[in-house]
Amino acid sequence: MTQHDSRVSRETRPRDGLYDASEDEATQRAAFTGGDVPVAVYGLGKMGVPLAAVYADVTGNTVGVDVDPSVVETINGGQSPIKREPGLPDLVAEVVESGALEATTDGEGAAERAAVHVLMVPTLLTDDDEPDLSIMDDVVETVGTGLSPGDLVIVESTVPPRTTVDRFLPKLLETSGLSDGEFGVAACPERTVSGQALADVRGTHPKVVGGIDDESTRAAALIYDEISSNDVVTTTDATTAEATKVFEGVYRDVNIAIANQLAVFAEEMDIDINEAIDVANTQPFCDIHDPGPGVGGHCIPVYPHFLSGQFDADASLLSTARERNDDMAAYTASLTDAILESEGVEPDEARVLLLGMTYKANIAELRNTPSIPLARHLAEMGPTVYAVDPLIEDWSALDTVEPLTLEEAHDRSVDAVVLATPHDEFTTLEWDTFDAPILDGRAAIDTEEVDAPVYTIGGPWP
Ligand SMILES: NC(=O)c1ccc[n+]([C@@H]2O[C@H](COP(=O)([O-])OP(=O)(O)OC[C@H]3O[C@@H](n4cnc5c(N)ncnc54)[C@H](O)[C@@H]3O)[C@@H](O)[C@H]2O)c1
Ligand SMILES: CC(=O)N[C@@H]1[C@@H](OP(=O)(O)OP(=O)(O)OC[C@H]2O[C@@H](n3ccc(=O)[nH]c3=O)[C@H](O)[C@@H]2O)O[C@H](CO)[C@@H](O)[C@@H]1O
Repeated sequence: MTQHDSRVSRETRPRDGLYDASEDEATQRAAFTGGDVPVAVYGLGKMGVPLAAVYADVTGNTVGVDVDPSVVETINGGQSPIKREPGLPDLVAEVVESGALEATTDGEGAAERAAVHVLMVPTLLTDDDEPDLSIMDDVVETVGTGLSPGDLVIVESTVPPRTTVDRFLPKLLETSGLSDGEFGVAACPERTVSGQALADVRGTHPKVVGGIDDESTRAAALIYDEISSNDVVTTTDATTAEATKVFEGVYRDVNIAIANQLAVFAEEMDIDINEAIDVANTQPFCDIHDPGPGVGGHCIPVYPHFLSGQFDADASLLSTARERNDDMAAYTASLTDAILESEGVEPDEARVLLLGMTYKANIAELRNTPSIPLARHLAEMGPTVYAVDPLIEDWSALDTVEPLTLEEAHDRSVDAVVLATPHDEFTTLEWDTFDAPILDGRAAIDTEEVDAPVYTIGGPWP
């Protein structure tokens, strides 16, 4: 029997939490893996589903909460709403079938029953690029209403440093009516990446764990020692744990900005910048990333805003890197324009085929994708823009392009092809059938196999 079989109010629920537990460590571990410590995972998205499935697999007693009834229904039907995640469909089917995982839209009910509360909802930006923590705030409030002494709240979502201690802890104290020290809170940021999320949750990287107090850190470390096969790295406090995740993302954004900055020297230097970067990277202390049409997704372009403007300290390096990366869509369009000019094609009469609209290869996510501004800049220059992306079903956000299937694209006459996102479906393309120059935005094409001119960002200028 799981705890979901009976609704037990928090007044009557036995104290089953790990925070400040009186049992010895072995007994606590056995209670966690034996299903005596009910878990609730809030947010069943790209990262929440693999996380909830692994929690269920380890504990046998996990409830997943989502506001979207279709997500809940899909999971309770034994299916994963998240596609293209190796191993996830089988694991979801298995843990739902065994009763280890159940999904619900009833957040308050789940909060009442759970002793470990794992928050995995999105952290977004407002239209003014300010951190938008409104979804987190709602969930923290829900968790607070069901919090009992001994419970542990785990913040897996990426948040601006100091959020757990300055924003979530006071809200939890207020909504729960409990006192400081009666429950634990820890920041344990998710380091997963789409396409390998299950493996990542299970321990591709060391797990970072930092509590608001030593007991929170201890309890969270015990949990992740069971969830992850990798090391658990404990930090001095929750803020340090939050900061590590934001720093990882900021490092990537600034590093890509360096690559993009160098790429725009290509025309004047008259060298292949990519070759120079590759050779520079043979020095072990040099790890310049790859230039491209921009940086998308809801992580890397978002996290710099979790620092810039949130503290008094000057963060102009981060803002400049953001601008550099955002400018790459316009730069890629100008490169396309130069290619058309070199072919003697008037922009107004040109037809450009754009391949790949999502932010990253093989990931069905349009958020912050550079392909949208790229398509807009291309259209503003004059050409008709055709676009192909086998991962997209809903094209309503892409009004500057004419969507085509790959088959239809082959039948169109085009003046240039721009590869923005190299999905697997494109790797077997007969590039020469387009009979047009190609701008390979991600340096993904084997040029040995193609007769048509192939240009890259940072490569020799047309
Ligand atoms: N996607 C990644 O590659 C990745 C990797 C590491 C960390 N993160 C971080 O993980 C967090 C979640 O990202 P994601 O990619 O899983 O998001 P997502 O957009 O894929 O999914 C979020 C889910 O939360 C649900 N939700 C929204 N409001 C809710 C509420 N009030 N209560 C319960 N559920 C609610 C949505 O319906 C959706 O199913 C973010 O903070 C992100 O920065 C993401
Ligand atoms: C290092 C890493 O894996 N970090 C991950 C990142 O995952 P992600 O899914 O956002 O993917 P990235 O690979 O970082 O790409 C982002 C964008 O940058 C473009 N890009 C990339 C490399 C490059 O050299 N030049 C580029 O231009 C790329 O095309 C895309 O648009 O954030 C997650 C959430 O926090 C992390 O958990 C996760 O670790």
